[in-house]
Formats: sequence, structure tokens, C-alpha cells
Amino acid sequence: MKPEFIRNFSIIAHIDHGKSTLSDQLLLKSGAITERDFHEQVLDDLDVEKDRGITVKARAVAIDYEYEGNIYQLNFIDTPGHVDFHYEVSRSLAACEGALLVVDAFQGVQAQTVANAYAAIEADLEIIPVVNKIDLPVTRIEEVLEEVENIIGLDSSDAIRVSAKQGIGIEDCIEAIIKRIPAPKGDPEAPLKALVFDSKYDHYRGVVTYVRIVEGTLRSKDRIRFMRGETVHDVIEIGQFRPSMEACQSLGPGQAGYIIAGEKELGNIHVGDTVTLQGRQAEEALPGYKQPKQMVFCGMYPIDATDFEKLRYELDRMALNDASFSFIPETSDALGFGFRCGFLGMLHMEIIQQRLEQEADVGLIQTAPNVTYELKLNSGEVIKLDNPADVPESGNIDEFREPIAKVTFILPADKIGAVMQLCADRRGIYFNTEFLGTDRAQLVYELPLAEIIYDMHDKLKSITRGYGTMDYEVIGFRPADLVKLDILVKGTLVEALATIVHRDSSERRGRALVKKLKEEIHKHQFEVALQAAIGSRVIARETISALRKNVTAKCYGGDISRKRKLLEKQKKGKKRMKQFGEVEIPQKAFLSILEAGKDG
Ligand SMILES: Nc1nc2c(ncn2[C@@H]2O[C@H](COP(=O)(O)OP(=O)(O)OP(=O)(O)O)[C@@H](O)[C@H]2O)c(=O)[nH]1
Repeated sequence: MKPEFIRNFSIIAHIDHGKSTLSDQLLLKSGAITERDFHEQVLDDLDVEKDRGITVKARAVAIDYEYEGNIYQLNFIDTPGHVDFHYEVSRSLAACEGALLVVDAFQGVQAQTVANAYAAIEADLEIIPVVNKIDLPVTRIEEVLEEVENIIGLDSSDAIRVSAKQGIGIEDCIEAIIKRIPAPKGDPEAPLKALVFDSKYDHYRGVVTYVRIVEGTLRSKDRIRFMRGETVHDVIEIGQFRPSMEACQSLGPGQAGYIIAGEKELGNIHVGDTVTLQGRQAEEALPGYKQPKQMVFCGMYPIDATDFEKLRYELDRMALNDASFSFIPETSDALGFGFRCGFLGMLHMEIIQQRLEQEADVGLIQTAPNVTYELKLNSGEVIKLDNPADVPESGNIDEFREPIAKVTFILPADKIGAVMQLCADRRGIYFNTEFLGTDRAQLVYELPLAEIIYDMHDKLKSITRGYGTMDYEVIGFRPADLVKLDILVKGTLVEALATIVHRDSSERRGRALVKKLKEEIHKHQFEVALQAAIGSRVIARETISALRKNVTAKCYGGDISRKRKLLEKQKKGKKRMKQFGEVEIPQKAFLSILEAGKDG
């Protein structure tokens, strides 16, 4: 296909403003899907996406559309809206020439609208503002257009007005894509350069690599070379997503599609790698992508130790499909052999965990998440710290540094005071306030990442009755008076329950944590002391009193089936537990740190 008839674009928006619905409408209008498929949100096909109604992975779909007597191929990439997935967004943008910026006709410009629009401006894309949900009973279309001009600085005079739900304005939208977004450049005769922007594992066909052709032409019988991976393969099939996989004979500059080349090894394909022809190699690889930085870490351990290898296989599979997730093996006294896993943020972590449980059938114990820290030791060496259990003796630490985020809130003006108080309580440093029209404002703060990742979003939503939104970006590390808070269960240190806290809130957090643990750990046949300590100093204590627990005692007489049922029930209850010395610690106890953090 000639590049002049190809358009590559992305759809970007704040969460829930209607990207996925609009994408599905585009598929429907081009005849790629039926009315019935439309109602089932075709593009959000991961189980977690359907469960949560949000987009996690970016998609790349090709549709054909006839316009003024020519067939155009529109390749579009549906992107996730949540802050944790910025990485996916910027990757998608790098494969496009334009973007539809979707804004809800009532909610208007929100924190992620701004963040995503800036990412598109940075990538030098042609941006088409689209006001969606014009069918709503109450809309603020004119104000929303002003917001697009004033906050983002885009000309909104030729913004498109649509209702993705009711199919209004979709043709205008497609016309704008064809007329306003530039065609891709690239020479079809040049040596092949194709950018790997995603990959996934298919049980039957091995690794499926998603590429965008930048230069040259890829044909279905070619012998290809991955420039960074330095592997060579014979192509088995190439094709496009329409939206399901459909084979084709060739892909030229600007086109996005997939390659199946018999690669079975999970770790051999790298997102950001360049594919070229073995017989006619490109001189230089494409620049690729910046490595994403994992900011949140937690331990994942199989409940059944024999599942360790199975868990490693499943984590490998996740990492292949998601370059922003990483893991390394670790061991813990309490939990045995497991993995330390790194994520972009809390939602990212929850989603990986949910996918593991749904797709992998491995029972997991997960430790409470923590952010990554930097330590300057007395020796002058600076180390990264992903696990609170690894904090060295306090005498060896010269400086303890934590990650700091620049946080942008967009909220109703009358809630500024309450949100400022929330930030002050969390060691925030005020930056500035800007009023947007008469009743909304943008507030910027610098906050320690550890203070925002757990529940800042929930708190903001409750203070602003759902109208406030936030976005953040990690800007660096800063020294802080941090200490390691240890937990002792029946006199023994449980490293997997250790956490890093600010000294000023350590006593309050310690008290809240042992109280929470007392609720989560059931009674044993002996007394269990729970202590929180900083170094050798115990700062809080709770005791779980002893109980002689005999669940069958009530079943006098010969009702053997009831007795068996009770024992079965008790056994089930044990499933998500780990034996630590004589004490059983349930999964929920490991997450108490989160709950205690929220209260504190
Ligand atoms: N009334 C109305 N509702 C709409 C319209 N477009 C989307 N919605 C609804 O808005 C909600 C969010 O739509 P999605 O398409 O899932 O939003 P999204 O931006 O893809 O959200 P994420 O994938 O989570 O980032 C859904 O309940 C849609 O039915 C519209 O034009 N009018």
C-alpha cells in the first residue's frame, strides 16, 4: 500500500472519557466488526480489562475506509488512560503521526487529558481535539473547548463533536483523520527497519511480535534479523489486526502489523528492538525506547513451594507482554523462595497480580508494596533499595533518599483548601495554583511518592466528590529522615513485614500496624506477642490471647459428615497462609502495612 493512503494515529484521553467506545465505533463504521461485537468492547480483550472496564494494553488495529474514491488504511492504537500506563502511551505515540484527543463533554479537561496531550505534543504529533458524549443530558461543550485552548494550548476551533455511544459525528472524525494527519514517510525500497512495539505469547504459534515498518518492505517469505537480540528467523506469517489477526503478503512504510517467526523463547524478543532483513541489513538500528523505571516493588511467593518454577514461567510470560514489569528471584525467612517484582505503580501491580491469578492458577502470597529508595552509605557508595528487608545498619547510612513526584491536581476551586491540607499532612511542598475559568483550578505540589501511591487518589476522590483528578511524574530523589520499622511476631523478626517510614510518623504507623495485624492473625493455642520496633527499640505492642481451638468439639454424637465438612472448611481457610515458626500468618496480614498506612 502506498504511504499516502496510510494514516497512523493514537487515541488519547483521560480515563473513562470514551476512547475504547470511540475505537469500537471506528471499527463498526469501517465494517471491521458487527453491531453485536460493538456492544462487547472488542478491543479490551484481557479479562482484567473486561472486569475493570479499563484499558491496560495498547492495541494496534488496521481498518480500511473508502474516502473520495480512494481506499485509505487507518492504523490506530488504543491506549490506556491511567497514570501507571503512561509508558504504554508514550510508546504508542512514537508509532504515530497524529492523535485524537478525546475529552468528555461534561467533565472537560482532566489531569490525564493534560498529561497525555503534552506527551503527544512532545512526540510532535498532529492533534485533533474530539469532544465526546455530546448526547449527555447536561454538557459544557463551549467551556470544554475553551479549556482545551487555555489549559493545553491547542486550537479548538475545528474540534470534532461526537457521541461514541450513539455513533454521532464518527464520519467527521474519520474525515479529519484523513485530511489533517500527515501520511507516514519512509522509502519502501530502503533496507528494512521495523520497530518492535509490543509482543505477546500464543500457546499454539509461539511469540507474536508487533511491529511498525519505518523504512523498507517486509514480505511473508523473508528471512529476518532482530538487531539487538541478534537472532535470525524465517518468517512464518505476517499480518495485521483487523481487529483479529489476518495474514497478508507484505507490509510497507507506516504500516503496523505482526510477525510470527517460530520464536519459542520467551525472553528473546525485546520491545524497542529493530527488525531488518538478514540478506540486506539496515546500517543502524532505530533508537528504540527509554527503559521504563519501576517505582513500586513487592515480593510474590508461591503458597506451595513446588509451584516456584511454574511461577517463574508465568512471570516470564507477563514480562514478555509487558516491558514495564520486571522480577528477580529472592528468598525470605518467612516465605521461602519467591520473586521481587517491580511495577510502574499500584494499579499496574494489582493488574499483574490479577492476571497471574486468572491466567496462571498459582496460589500467591504477596508482600506489601514499597517504593524504591536510594541510600548513600558512609563509604560514599550510592545504592538502590527495592526491599525494606535490605536496609543496612543505621550506623552505615549517610543519607536515606526517597522518590519525589510532581503532582498536578485539577479540581473544583472550592476544594483547594481541603486538598492543600491533604498534601500538607503528607509532607507536600506547594508549587502553584492556577485558576481555570471561574470554578476550577489546577494545583501543583511536590510529594514523596510513598505518600501518594497507596490511597491519594481515593482520598482526592472523596474530598472532591469525584470531581478532582490527579497525575504525577517522578522527578528525582531527595534525602529524608526515614527509618526501617520492624515487626516481631512471638519474639522473632519477620522481614517480610518490615517497612520504611518517616521518623515523625513511625510511632503512629507502628501502633496502627500491630493493631491491624492483631485483627488479621487468628488466635493460636498459645499467646502471640506482636511488636513494632525501630532498631532495638520497641515502639508498639499488641498481644493475641491464646485459644484452644477445636472446631469439631461442638459435634458430639456421631455426625461424621458434618465433622468432615468442618475439617475441610478449616483446611481451605489455611490455603492462603504461611507457617512462620509456630505462628500462621495469612496473606491479608502481609498487606496490613497498606491499611495501617492509610489510617495513619
Ligand atoms: N453517554 C455517553 N456515554 C459514553 C459515550 N462514550 C463512552 N461512554 C461511556 O463512558 C464510559 C467509559 O467509556 P470507555 O470507552 O470505556 O472509556 P475509556 O476512555 O476507553 O476508558 P479506559 O479504557 O478505562 O481508559 C462507558 O460507560 C461508556 O459507555 C458517549 O458518547 N455518550
